[in-house]
Amino acid sequence: MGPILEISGLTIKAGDRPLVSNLDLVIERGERWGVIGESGSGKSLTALASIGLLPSALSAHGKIMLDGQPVLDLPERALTQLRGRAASVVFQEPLTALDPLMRLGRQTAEPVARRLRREGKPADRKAVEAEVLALFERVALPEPARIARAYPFEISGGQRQRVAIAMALACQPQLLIADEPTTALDVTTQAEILALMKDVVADMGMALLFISHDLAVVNSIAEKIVVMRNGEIVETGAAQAVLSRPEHAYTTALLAAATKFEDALEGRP
Ligand SMILES: Nc1ncnc2c1ncn2[C@@H]1O[C@H](COP(=O)(O)OP(=O)(O)OP(=O)(O)O)[C@@H](O)[C@H]1O
Repeated sequence: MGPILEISGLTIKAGDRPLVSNLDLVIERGERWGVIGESGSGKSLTALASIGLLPSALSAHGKIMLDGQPVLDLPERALTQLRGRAASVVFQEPLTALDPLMRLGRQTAEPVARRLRREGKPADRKAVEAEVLALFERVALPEPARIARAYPFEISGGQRQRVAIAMALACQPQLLIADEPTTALDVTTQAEILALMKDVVADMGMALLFISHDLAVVNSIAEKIVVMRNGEIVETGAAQAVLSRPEHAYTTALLAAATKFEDALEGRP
């Protein structure tokens, strides 16, 4: 089997204006990748394009193979099916993934039932409910049965992100894309969610594409790193190597800014 994601020569444009230029990236199965870069550098657009979710106002050229399928050439129906088994996304704000008017158990049941049917397994109410509760337990939600009956507004932000992760895992994707999934959370919850994601991804043998503007966060979860700036990759390689011996001045500047920020937090001069 080839890589789970293979992007070559990807260019994304708004009219004539390039937002991402000639980008290449290969993610092998089971690899954990981090994408860093300042706001507007094209991280989210690259991730959205990878799963065929680019806003229709934008155009994409080049080649994107997701689980061996050409994302840019597939009709919508085939794309939906491909996404269902190949990739899921967790966004920064869990409320975007959650229906405010539906109990959390019921909304998680939908992707669970789809996967059970796809695998030819029984998808009756009892089987689906058992899977939903097992997923809620897997993401360390307290009292899974109570949370399953709750609405999104009745639980905390951290718990909502755990539910969003459970929903993303429901279809057992081979690639999990996380776009700033901890940015909206307090530092303690952020650390817990990062540890959970790292654990789940390793446990289920999934690949990860983790987007963040925060170097420390990316360093804690990724084994390989892409540094983006103005829609281009400026540097890529093993996380350790890129962060300890950056080759590009932009990466050095990101590192210096991160260190300064940490010093300021800890009251160092
Ligand atoms: N629908 C759109 N139409 C026009 N331009 C867009 C659209 N979506 C994004 N852009 C522009 O594309 C560029 C890259 O955006 P993208 O969201 O990928 O950046 P990012 O690195 O993920 O930044 P952030 O961390 O702020 O999300 C930005 O300049 C943004 O303004």
